[in-house]
Amino acid sequence: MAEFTIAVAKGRIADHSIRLLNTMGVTFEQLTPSSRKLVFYSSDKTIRLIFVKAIDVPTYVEKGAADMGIVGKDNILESQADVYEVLDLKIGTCKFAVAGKPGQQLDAFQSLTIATKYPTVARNYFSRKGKPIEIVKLNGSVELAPIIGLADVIVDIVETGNTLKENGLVVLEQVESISTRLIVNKASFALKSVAIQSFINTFKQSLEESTWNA
Ligand SMILES: Nc1ncnc2c1ncn2[C@@H]1O[C@H](COP(=O)(O)OP(=O)(O)OP(=O)(O)O)[C@@H](O)[C@H]1O
Ligand SMILES: O=P(O)(O)OC[C@H]1O[C@H](OP(=O)(O)OP(=O)(O)O)[C@H](O)[C@@H]1O
Repeated sequence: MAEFTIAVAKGRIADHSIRLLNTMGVTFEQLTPSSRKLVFYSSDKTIRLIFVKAIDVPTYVEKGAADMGIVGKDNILESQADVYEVLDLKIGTCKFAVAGKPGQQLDAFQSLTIATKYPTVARNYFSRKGKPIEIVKLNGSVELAPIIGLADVIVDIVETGNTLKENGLVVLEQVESISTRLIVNKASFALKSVAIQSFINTFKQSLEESTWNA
């Protein structure tokens, strides 16, 4: 029986997350790039790994279905999950930004209509600024919204800036930096403290060593 379960976000950061686990000596024999399996056990059977849609990872960890999770800060903020965030893995780096047409003045709008995949992040950001907004929740291709007239601006992830550029949009305001984090369920942190603390320490040491060797 595995000592603990770790939920890893599928998608962009999955391969890099697994490579980091490999670097710290944790390997999963049946894990191949083309596999559709969602549950794996480490070679020494101490760790169960589950692949979860990125936005669901904080929920799995908060509810205790997974003891730990590897997921982007964007999804931690959006889910508002009550979990411990214990390590910054320094991968999947990007940022949240408000973007729109060049020269757009946000102050010129009485109320802004904002298209986003991240309604909670957008609401929190504009509420801190005391700005009334209306949210249009989208699930992708968010950059289309200001072009088509569905929204005034977007709140979205910017990494290289290519998607904005190719669609004639620019960053109007930076909201927050994002990277991949290791999160832990609060009860597991207390109940499985030896196994989890040892995992965190080994992970931390392996990250530090790979930074020094880079
Ligand atoms: N250019 C980027 N766009 C989106 N996420 C990025 C980018 N660069 C790094 N990331 C990080 O990678 C994580 C996973 O991104 P990915 O696109 O695989 O998930 P997702 O947005 O949930 O995908 P989808 O909703 O399309 O299934 C994000 O949560 C974010 O932390
Ligand atoms: O700054 P860039 O490097 O261009 O990356 C940013 C883009 O990548 C993400 O979209 P994704 O590719 O996940 O597609 P989506 O439209 O389905 O969300 C994000 O929502 C931006 O659109």
